[in-house]
Amino acid sequence: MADVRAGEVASVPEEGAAIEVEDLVVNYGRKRAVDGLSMTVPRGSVYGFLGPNGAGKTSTIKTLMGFRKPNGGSAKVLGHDVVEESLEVRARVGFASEVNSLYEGMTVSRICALCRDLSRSWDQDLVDRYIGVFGLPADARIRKLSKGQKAQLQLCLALGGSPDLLILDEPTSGLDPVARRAFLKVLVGDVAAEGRTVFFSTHLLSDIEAVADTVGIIKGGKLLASGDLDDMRETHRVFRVVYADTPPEEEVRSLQTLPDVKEVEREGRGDVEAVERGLRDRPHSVIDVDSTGMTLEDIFVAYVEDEGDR
Ligand SMILES: Nc1ncnc2c1ncn2[C@@H]1O[C@H](COP(=O)(O)OP(=O)(O)OP(=O)(O)O)[C@@H](O)[C@H]1O
Repeated sequence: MADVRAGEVASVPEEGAAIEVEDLVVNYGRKRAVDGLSMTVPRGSVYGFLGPNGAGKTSTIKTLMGFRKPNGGSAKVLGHDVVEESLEVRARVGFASEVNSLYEGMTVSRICALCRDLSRSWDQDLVDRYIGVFGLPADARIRKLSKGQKAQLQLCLALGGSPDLLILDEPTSGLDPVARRAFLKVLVGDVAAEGRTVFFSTHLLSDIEAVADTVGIIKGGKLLASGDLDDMRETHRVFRVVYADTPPEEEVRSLQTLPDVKEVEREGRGDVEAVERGLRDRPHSVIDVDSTGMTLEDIFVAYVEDEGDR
């Protein structure tokens, strides 16, 4: 994780997390979209906010950006309360979402000029560089751009204000594989390497695998798991138990009752060493126990799949 660049913006507390969410609740009428979500996004991380459709990702992000008031709990972005200091949050965060409205009649260069006029700390060289990287036509009207080009333009505009934190809602949605790779390369190659924090939502595991170093898995408005991606892979393991003789059915069933075993035959999570000890200590002549790390896809499915889905 990269260090925070101290002292760049005097009023921003440099200590603490980039995003801190506690018991967040967001309702739409009687529909609860975010249900007591607590989460910490470390500074300098590339945090992938992963969840299936309808999990509550956009509702969380809207609340972080101050577009929606929470019905419960609290959230701080760069040390600023998202309700009390929403203008400060919006001024300091680079934001892009799939539904961001751009002024369709403007040209690319005109909208850059407009954003520059509105920004406290616009970096035109950086914007020009990324417009070049993406090959965006400066004189083209926005309505003539493809969906992917609009997403790329949004990223350029989000970066233009030199934010310490980028919040991106489904940034690669609608991009073809080549455009997606170029987009992610910019994110991780330049943005994250400069020590900026990137928080992006996605339902694409491949995006997380490509760039994230930290992940949070959300479903039904609740955070099911979060942490360093490598640690997660390390602590979520598939165990293979080899018996000398075919064990009776009750032995297989009783494996399921071991602490922290999620599912026999497929996956376990929790205290890996305790699981391994428990497996070795079986009454039926175990001669070997080995384990392999789960893929992120396995972990994701294990968390989001309901019992009834199996
Ligand atoms: N304006 C709204 N009115 C009513 N319900 C809503 C509204 N916006 C979202 N919801 C509901 O809240 C839940 C969470 O939606 P949200 O858009 O936050 O999920 P998401 O994880 O971003 O989903 P997706 O990946 O499909 O964009 C869903 O059940 C959705 O139907």
